[in-house]
Amino acid sequence: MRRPLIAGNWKMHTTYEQALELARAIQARCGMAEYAEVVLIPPFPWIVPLSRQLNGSSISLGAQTCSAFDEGAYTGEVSAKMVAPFCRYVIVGHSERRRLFGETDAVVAAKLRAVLRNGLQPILCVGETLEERESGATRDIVERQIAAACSDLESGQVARLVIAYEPVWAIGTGRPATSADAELVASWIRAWFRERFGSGISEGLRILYGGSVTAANAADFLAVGDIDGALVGGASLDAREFCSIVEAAVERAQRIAEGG
Ligand SMILES: O=C[C@H](O)COP(=O)(O)O
Repeated sequence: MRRPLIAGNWKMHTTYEQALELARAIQARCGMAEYAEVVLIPPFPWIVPLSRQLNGSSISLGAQTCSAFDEGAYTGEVSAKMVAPFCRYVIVGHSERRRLFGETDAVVAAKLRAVLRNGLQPILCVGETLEERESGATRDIVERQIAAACSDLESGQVARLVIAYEPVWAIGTGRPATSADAELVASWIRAWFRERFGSGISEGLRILYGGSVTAANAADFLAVGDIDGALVGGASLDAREFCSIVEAAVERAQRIAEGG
C-alpha cells in the first residue's frame, strides 16, 4: 500500500513568526498522523528553525527548489546539499519555476539529479497549461516533462521519486481539475513508468494531485486509486484547512488498511 503524502507548499508566504505559528498549529492538530505523511515546504530561511521546532514530530520538511549545483560561485543559489540535513523532499519543476524563472526541462532534469545525488526525494511537478489542454496535448506535455526528467534514471532512483500532477490552469485559481481528469492523467503517468521501469516500480510510485486543493474537495481526489496525496498551495497556509486535508488522507488510508 502506498502511504499517502500531503505536502504544503507555502510558496513565498509567511513572516518568520507566522511560519513558526503555522507549523506549531499543524503539529498540534496533525503532527502524529500515522497513516499519512505530512510535509511542510516553507521558504528557505524558515527551514532550519522549523526543523528545530518540529524535532520529534512525524512531520518532515521540503524545499521549494534547489540549485542544480552542489556548491560554488553561484550567487543567490541554495543547493540540495545545503538543505539535505534538514529536509526529506525538494520540489523540482514547479510550473511557477518553469514559467516565471525560465526553468527548462533540461534545468529541471539537472536539479532532479542534484536532489537525488544528495540523498533527498524529488517531488517532480508536471502539468499542462490551459492552451495545451484545450488543444488535446495534455498527455504529450506530461509525458514529455517526465521523459526529460526521468528517462535515463536507474530504477533505484525512480523509486525515490514523487510525481505531482499540477495542471497549470488549476493552480491558485480556485478551479481544480475534476477528480476524473486527475485520475486519467495519473493513470497515464503510472503507465509511463510501468512501460519503462516495470510494474514493481510504477506501483510503488506516489502520484499527487495539486491545483486548488481544499478541505472541501480533497476527499474526491484522494478517493482516486492512482492518486496518493496532494501538493497543496493556498490551503496549506491555514492550519485548520490543511489538517482537514491530512485527515481526509488518513481516513482513506485507514479504510484501505481495514479492507474497506
Ligand atoms: O504547489 C502547490 C500548487 O502550486 C497548488 O497551489 P494551490 O493549492 O494554491 O492551487
